[in-house]
Amino acid sequence: MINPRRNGAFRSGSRHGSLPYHLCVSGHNHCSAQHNFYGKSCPNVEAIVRKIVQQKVKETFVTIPATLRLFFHDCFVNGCDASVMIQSTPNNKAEKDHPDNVSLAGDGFDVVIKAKKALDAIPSCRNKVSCADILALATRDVVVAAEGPSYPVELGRRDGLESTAASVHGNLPGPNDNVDKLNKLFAKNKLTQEDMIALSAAHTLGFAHCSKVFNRIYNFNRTHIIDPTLNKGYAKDLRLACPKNVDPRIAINIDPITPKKLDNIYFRNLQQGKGLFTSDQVLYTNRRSRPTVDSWAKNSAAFNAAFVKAMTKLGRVGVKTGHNGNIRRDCGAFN
Ligand code: HEM
Ligand SMILES: [Ca+2]
Ligand SMILES: [Ca+2]
Repeated sequence: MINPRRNGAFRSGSRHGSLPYHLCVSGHNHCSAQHNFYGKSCPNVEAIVRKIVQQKVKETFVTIPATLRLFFHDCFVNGCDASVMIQSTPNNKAEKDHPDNVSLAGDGFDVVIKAKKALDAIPSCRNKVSCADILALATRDVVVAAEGPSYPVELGRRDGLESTAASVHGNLPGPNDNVDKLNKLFAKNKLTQEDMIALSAAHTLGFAHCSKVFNRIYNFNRTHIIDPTLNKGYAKDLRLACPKNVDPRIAINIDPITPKKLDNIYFRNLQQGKGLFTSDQVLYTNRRSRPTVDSWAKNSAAFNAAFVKAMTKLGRVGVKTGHNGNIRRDCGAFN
């Protein structure tokens, strides 16, 4: 028998023989440990996290995109282990201070810290739930708050024991990446092109700083001032919202049509040349990814299913169990 507390529910292989965890399907018996990981120690963990998320979302919408992006940036650097939440110290420049992470909005960190505090106020839950699992649960809850699909969250991640700014380098995609580059980066994390396209639809929500799109609207290349794959009217709107000398703190909606809803409008935008980043628009201009964009643009149920599948796989990236991790007392500092 395995001791789930020690080995973690994510251990590949199990007493069910050689069945690897990634074959785990919600509702099947062999999954009960994963979805019920805190069943004995903290049975109400899901309800408590959900309540804190809902309160915080009511206070500020930014909680939604901030948490979703935080989860992505956590999982792609050292796995889903809350390494992104560690604060820098005089001896260690942590992940969150790498240039690719400095625009992570504080509300994502804050909602995890608040949920952790609420959990720690319950004696049986105190220091039992990892920050990585809290972030995974909060992410599902913000997806639901944005009217996206709900899904069961696998649990049992342990918190990472290191976080360095240097380790971020090369692991997160950039707004000017092409499909090949994106595929490579996602493949490193066992995610397919379909997963990559589904997860990119996170850009159906949230904000971006003007500096991230200046190249597309002011100095694209030698023959075009404006990126020709940009919709003409949308390019005009972007130039108005992002004048050359704009305050660098100004942020614009990534999805110009339904910025507060997690929906497949993202793909319809791409069909019309309204993808904000090059990395969004290339999913439509590249003939290998376009069929997927077209199919999800017209079928929101198919997109939802792909999004849930991809989020579940994202949540499995580099998961730590046993002595590879621990349960942090403070999500922002090592024990
Ligand atoms: C596919 C490659 C991706 C690239 C190149 C990319 C790049 C970016 C950039 C440049 C921003 C704007 C940051 C700023 O200016 O403040 C952003 C925002 C955002 N990204 Fe991505 N991203 C990618 C994939 C993802 C994925 C997979 C997710 C989540 C599953 C995600 C979630 C978000 C969210 C929600 C925001 C808005 C954040 C906010 O409003 O605070 N992104 N992304
Ligand atoms: Ca991490
Ligand atoms: Ca949307």
